[in-house]
Amino acid sequence: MMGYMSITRAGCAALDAADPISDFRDEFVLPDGVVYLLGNSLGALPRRTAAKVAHAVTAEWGQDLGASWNTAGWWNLPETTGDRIAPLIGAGPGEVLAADCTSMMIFKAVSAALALRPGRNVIVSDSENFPTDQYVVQGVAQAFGREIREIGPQAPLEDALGPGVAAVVLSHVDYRTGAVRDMAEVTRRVHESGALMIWDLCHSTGAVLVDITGADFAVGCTYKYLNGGPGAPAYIYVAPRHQEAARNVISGWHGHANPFEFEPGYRPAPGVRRFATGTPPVLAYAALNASLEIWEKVDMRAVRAKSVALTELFIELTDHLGLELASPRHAGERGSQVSFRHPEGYPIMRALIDMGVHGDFRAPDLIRFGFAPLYLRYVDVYDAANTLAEVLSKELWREDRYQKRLTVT
Ligand SMILES: Cc1ncc(COP(=O)(O)O)c(C=O)c1O
Ligand SMILES: Nc1c(O)cccc1C(=O)C[C@H](N)C(=O)O
Repeated sequence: MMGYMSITRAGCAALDAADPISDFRDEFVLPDGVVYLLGNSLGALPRRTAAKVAHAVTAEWGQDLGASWNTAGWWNLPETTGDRIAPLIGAGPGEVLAADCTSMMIFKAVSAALALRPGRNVIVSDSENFPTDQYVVQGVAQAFGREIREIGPQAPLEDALGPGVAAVVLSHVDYRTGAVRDMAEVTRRVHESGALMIWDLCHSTGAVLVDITGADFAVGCTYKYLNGGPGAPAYIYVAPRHQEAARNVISGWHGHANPFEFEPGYRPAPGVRRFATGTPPVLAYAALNASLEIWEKVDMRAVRAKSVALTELFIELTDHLGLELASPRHAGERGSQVSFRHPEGYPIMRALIDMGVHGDFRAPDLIRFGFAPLYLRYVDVYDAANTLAEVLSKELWREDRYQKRLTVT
């Protein structure tokens, strides 16, 4: 830590010049005048995506039509795309299936886990988790007559575990604060109690190092750090040891062992394919696979190292502004985001966005900044910190137009 006054824009430019992964920035479309610190919500558009999607539309759909299910590999997109995501979470081929949205995958994972632990009635859920995780767990509990035991700041994991617990659902990286859980240690404790562990990796994938081996199930989205585009398919990881016994309760024909026999009875496909349900959104996979071409060339250790450096720099540059840091100060406990609490967080974020620094606001009082190492530069961090300082020192957020809440915050 250098002290913010000794950090200069030229110094940040020098860091960019020495950055081993700086070239990846050229892969992305980034509007002029914008510092995009929202890659933890919707990742930037890769340059190659438009052409890849256009090819899927004009050549595959337009010319080859229905033959493309075979000739363009449309039928197998959930597995082929899953296999490309797998290395980013420490998984192997045949362990990840890309489909649906995260919420659907949480439903599939939790209900599969319940069936693997008959006689155990409780699902442990985090009261601070992203709401869709909680809502889906509530839906599963209602549908299958199970009980939810919530953990949160007041109730540590140990207190919640016990012989009645079938499954534990937690996020690896907290969406509000970016706090990272110790995946191996939590998984170990959950297994010791006889329950199964389901991780939500939405804020981890492409942001932090993940070694999912050991866990039972994991889910994640691909539209954040992986740049798959709005509505990009989510994914599910199913540990190889569960793949024969695990059942997909939304047992559609795309997960059938022999779908083109059109049998009246459901028989699950072998392996992770059984977690498919219905027709995949082929054009969305085209966009996701364009970005995964980029991710195939990425060394996640370099991404993590740069992510740590970017968030450290941002904290260093903003520490004197009087904001309350909501993210862990220790980089090892922090994902690729920095959040602050401020009672006027909403208008502050609106003013920032107006000035070209895009982050977001999470009720009741959090402003969040995501740092996507593939396309962010150190000078962007410097500029964003200066803009934040200006918004606060000139109290620009007081303008009336920043008070009105938009639908999506
Ligand atoms: C932790 C977490 N889980 C799930 C989701 C979203 O789920 P879905 O892809 O179903 O919208 C998000 C963000 O949108 C998230 O942050
Ligand atoms: N998935 C999103 C959406 O469908 C609309 C708006 C934002 C999102 C997000 O990804 C939000 C994000 N998961 C969060 O951490 O708040």
